[in-house]
Amino acid sequence: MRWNGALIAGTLLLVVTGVVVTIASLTMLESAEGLSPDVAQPASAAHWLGTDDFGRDLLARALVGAQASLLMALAATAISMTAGVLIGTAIWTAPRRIREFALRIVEITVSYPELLVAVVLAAILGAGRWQLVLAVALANIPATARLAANLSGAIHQRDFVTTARLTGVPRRALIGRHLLPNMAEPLLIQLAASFSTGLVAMSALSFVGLGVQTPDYDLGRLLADALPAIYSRPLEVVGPTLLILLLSIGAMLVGDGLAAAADPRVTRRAPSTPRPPVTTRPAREQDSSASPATVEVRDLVVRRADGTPLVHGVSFDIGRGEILGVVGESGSGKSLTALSLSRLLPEGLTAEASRLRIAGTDLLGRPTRRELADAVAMIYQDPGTTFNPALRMGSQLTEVLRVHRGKSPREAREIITGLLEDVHIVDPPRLLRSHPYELSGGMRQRAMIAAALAARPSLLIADEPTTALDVTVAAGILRELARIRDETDTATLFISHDLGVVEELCDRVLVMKDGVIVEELSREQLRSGEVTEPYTRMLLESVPRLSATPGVGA
Ligand SMILES: Nc1ncnc2c1ncn2[C@@H]1O[C@H](COP(=O)(O)OP(=O)(O)OP(=O)(O)O)[C@@H](O)[C@H]1O
Repeated sequence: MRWNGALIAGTLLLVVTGVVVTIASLTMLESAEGLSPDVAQPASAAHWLGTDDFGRDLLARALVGAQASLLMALAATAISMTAGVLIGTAIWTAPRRIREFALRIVEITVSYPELLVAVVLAAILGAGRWQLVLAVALANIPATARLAANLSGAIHQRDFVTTARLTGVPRRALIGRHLLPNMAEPLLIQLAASFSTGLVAMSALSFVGLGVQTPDYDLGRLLADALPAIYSRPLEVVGPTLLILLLSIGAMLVGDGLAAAADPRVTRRAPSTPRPPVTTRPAREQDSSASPATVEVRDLVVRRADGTPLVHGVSFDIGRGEILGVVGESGSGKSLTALSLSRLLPEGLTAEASRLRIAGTDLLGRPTRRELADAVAMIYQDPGTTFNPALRMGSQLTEVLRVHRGKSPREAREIITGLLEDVHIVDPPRLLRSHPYELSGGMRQRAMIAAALAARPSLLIADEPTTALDVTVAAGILRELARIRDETDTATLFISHDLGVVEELCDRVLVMKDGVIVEELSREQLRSGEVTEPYTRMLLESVPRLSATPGVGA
């Protein structure tokens, strides 16, 4: 973690104030609470802020009261953060109907101002320290729960969570490793805000008589006691007011500082991409036995919840070691077809088929997570979202080997190091030590391929794996996919908009339009332009070719 100005200032403010009020509550209790004959004294060297009508030192009372306020605000923050984060993350692991209902409830509760809710709760619970803590904590829970729910909802869509779900990472680990670390930054800001608003709310409630009651006191109670003498002894409000300000400003500065320090994107720069060596590794042993297709899809239909079909009964096979391209304009059903094979269709969509098999795994049955991980692995479009930014690459890349193969961390590292060398990463140990943001897009995509191959899947789905990369880096990734085809018997489903790339890489191509396969072509047919469908011809003609635009400037 890197220190920054706000973090240093906020920590100093909180630590110094915290230490001072703790020492004061240990050493100045007698002057704060004991009666003395020096009643209603003005400020002096002995009593810096003077004394009250009972001869008690006002500075000592402010400091001791601040400790009570500090502890109560900490307790309320701990309760509201724990409950809010638990509710917010649990919502996203609940079935859809329960989640929708819970989200609506959170939305409704959040629409009431926190202070108003705290006032009502304090009135219901009755006066007293713990009632006050509970009232403020409960009033803060909806805001934290909504934030946690929104954050986990967004993270749930990310590719690394999809990968973790595909590889069968248990729900608790999913929350602990993938959701919470990626919510840290906004949650830290929320924590600081909860503390700060909680402190102010408690002081306000005590001030109006709904919180701490005499003879107990906190900063709010002290302000209320000072009010009747505000004109004769104005200094009496100075201590409590200053301490409320110091503690709440300190908390906000710490929150901002932590958020800035936790955000890797503002503090690190990606190193340049190392050039891959030109040597290739020897081919892996191949199983040359004749066998049926690795992937068999018959009459696959994907529907919306209302029954509207989005993919209309497509059928195809992919042979061992074959790369099957799927092309078609946006919305033609390419991704939904692929997601049906990994059983990762978005919520609300359902798939039916008369046959859906990957290397002996029947996807129409109920394959276990492990069977699914053995059957299929995915490479996504955007290497920027493929990995969990909060974890080192080593921990993520070895996950499937540790979770599914029961490998020790050391064995898993050795295997993944070999696979990283296979995909031409020059310094695998360094990559394993890095965080994703320290790597270039090309390195992350190579690492993704290595991770996908770690499960030795029968089918590799590459959904536009080069779209987010520049041309030379993309060419390297395509060479890796061709090498996998040549050296292993993994079948590949390669989705792309780019017919030029498909023509180079794929053995066969399916052309999709409006959820239907309109044409199937061999690579040779595609190259020679031997197409029958006007739609395919249109796609071919829309491939930008420099030679087709004479006279157009760069
Ligand atoms: N979660 C969803 N709910 C409802 N409709 C969806 C959902 N996901 C996709 N669709 C619709 O299904 C159709 C096919 O989508 P799909 O993502 O498979 O297209 P695609 O060919 O992969 O497009 P792209 O190349 O843009 O990714 C589109 O009309 C899309 O709007």
